[in-house]
Amino acid sequence: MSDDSLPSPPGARTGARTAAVIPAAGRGVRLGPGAPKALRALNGTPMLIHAVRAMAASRAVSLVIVVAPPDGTAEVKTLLDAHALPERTDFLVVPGGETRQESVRLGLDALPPGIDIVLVHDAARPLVPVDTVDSVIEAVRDGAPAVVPALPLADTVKQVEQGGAAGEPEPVVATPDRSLLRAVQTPQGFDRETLLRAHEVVTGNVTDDASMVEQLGLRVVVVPGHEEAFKVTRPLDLVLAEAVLARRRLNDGF
Ligand SMILES: Nc1ccn([C@@H]2O[C@H](COP(=O)(O)OP(=O)(O)OP(=O)(O)O)[C@@H](O)[C@H]2O)c(=O)n1
Ligand SMILES: C[C@](O)(CO)[C@H](O)COP(=O)(O)O
Repeated sequence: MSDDSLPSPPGARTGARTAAVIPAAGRGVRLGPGAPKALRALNGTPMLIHAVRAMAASRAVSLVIVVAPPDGTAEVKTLLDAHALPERTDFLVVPGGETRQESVRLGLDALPPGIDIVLVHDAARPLVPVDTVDSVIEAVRDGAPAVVPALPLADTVKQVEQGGAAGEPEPVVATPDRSLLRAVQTPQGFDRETLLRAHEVVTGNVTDDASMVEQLGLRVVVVPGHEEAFKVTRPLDLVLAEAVLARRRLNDGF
């Protein structure tokens, strides 16, 4: 993390306290039938616990707020109690809502005073490395109101015309210059007031929190993401996640 004895850039938030909100209330429809996605196991440990550990691994994060499946709050509290987590970090559990956006807002409602920086991190990205978490926090500390980790695209992307008959091929209308595009991950980091205002003001469907800040007309910046911060969305992602964990065990000598 940043050394607080170094000169700070203008607008820097020195001594800022950071909380992480983890939306974990989704069903995981694309993963297929079973328990809510965040409660499914990776190497025998619920995905949510991996995600909580990933946030708590940052020494800058003093509070983690888990937004649980609405009928799973008690189960999530029991899980947090049952797994080893850093003692320096506090944990809260709140019930989630119908959409990711609503779940994040319910998590933000539970923020106590004294928190200046908020991370929003998908439970579905359980393997994000701590260096990525820290670089997002660092960029917010240095004065950016909103920060997203992102990677360049490996595929060429086509824009298509929608609205054709089901099953019909979709006409391509454009091929955007992929060097200008980024695939965005979490944790996304925010100055607290900025994120609260975005969630108050912006309505309508959005797929991430940074786009709400963009709609306020504020600056959102990108820092390098990480391949291991991928989102567990479809069954093949579980295979990849297990492989990443196996490689980590090997590297750690377990
Ligand atoms: N009502 C919702 C919907 C999603 N999420 C969370 O938002 C993150 C990203 O969502 P996604 O990967 O799309 O998860 P699901 O909504 O569970 O997946 P699906 O769309 O396949 O059902 C996940 O950690 C998920 O638990 C949430 O907290 N509340
Ligand atoms: C927030 C996010 O993970 C950034 O890539 C993504 O937008 C979540 O999308 P989902 O459709 O809710 O999985």
